[in-house]
Amino acid sequence: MMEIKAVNVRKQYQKEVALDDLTITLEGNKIIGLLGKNGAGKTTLMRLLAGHFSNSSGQLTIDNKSPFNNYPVLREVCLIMESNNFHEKFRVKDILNISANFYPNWDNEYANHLVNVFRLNINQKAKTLSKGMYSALGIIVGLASNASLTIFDEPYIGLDASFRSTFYDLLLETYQNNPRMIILSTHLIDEVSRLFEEVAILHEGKLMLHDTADNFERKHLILTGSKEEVDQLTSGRNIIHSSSIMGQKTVVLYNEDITDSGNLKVSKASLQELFVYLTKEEVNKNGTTNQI
Ligand SMILES: Nc1ncnc2c1ncn2[C@@H]1O[C@H](COP(=O)(O)OP(=O)(O)OP(=O)(O)O)[C@@H](O)[C@H]1O
Repeated sequence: MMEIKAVNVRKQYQKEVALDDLTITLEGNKIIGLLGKNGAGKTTLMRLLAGHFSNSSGQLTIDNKSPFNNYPVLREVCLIMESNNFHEKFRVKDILNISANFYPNWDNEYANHLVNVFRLNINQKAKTLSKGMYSALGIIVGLASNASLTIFDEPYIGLDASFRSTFYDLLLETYQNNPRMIILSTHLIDEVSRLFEEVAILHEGKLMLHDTADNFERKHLILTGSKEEVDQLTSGRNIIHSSSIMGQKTVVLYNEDITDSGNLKVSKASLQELFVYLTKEEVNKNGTTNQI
């Protein structure tokens, strides 16, 4: 069973610290959502897993082995990014052949089927593909690779809503036929949250929250009401977001039980809304931002 273990992982590019002391364990065959605002460090983590470069410090292992410069491990990892996946001069059929030779569990029949689903011309060169077609090619390689760790980093740039929906259906289908660990990084949380069994949120290079999708749904509460009442009920609690508009205060609590909410309105958020609450920086009147 797949196990990814990151312990105090740091990745620094020249001056930029992309991952800062990241500790997380991901295990088992499941579809995992990797979320975070722009620049949170998601792509960096995924590229470390795919062996594109090594971490600056800490330990990162896949099944107890470091992926960097480790060919046998990397044949089990397929990372599809939003761009730069393939050499521009290659034709679609060459890219499929190269992939077939690289990934030991490659499913050729499925790849051919997917080429038809996304209506690709196998003789076309990668550089002449439209943005959506280029994304489709990445998706085909990711799905047909059957790699024990399949990672998609926003793989649908340029794909229209209908093909994106096809991608989500195919992802579930391939997962059911061939259970493996699939990590999907996305900003279109509403579109895909139903696929996630587990969700990890990165923020400024660190792990902010990691839990099952069910727990994300279950463990949070949104309380709205007068400032005094909200403050009274929530003081000392685990507040993940707080905002006030015209005397009304809204507070989002995580992992807290409130038995008597008095006059407060109690509600729930979607994963996307919860994500926004978790990562939003309130803009102060003086123009600076602060994380609540
Ligand atoms: N090759 C690179 N060279 C220098 N800095 C980089 C490089 N790649 C990423 N960074 C920086 O590292 C930080 C994390 O970037 P990363 O691409 O991992 O974030 P991300 O969560 O994937 O963001 P997005 O959602 O915008 O894709 C950013 O500040 C980014 O500018």
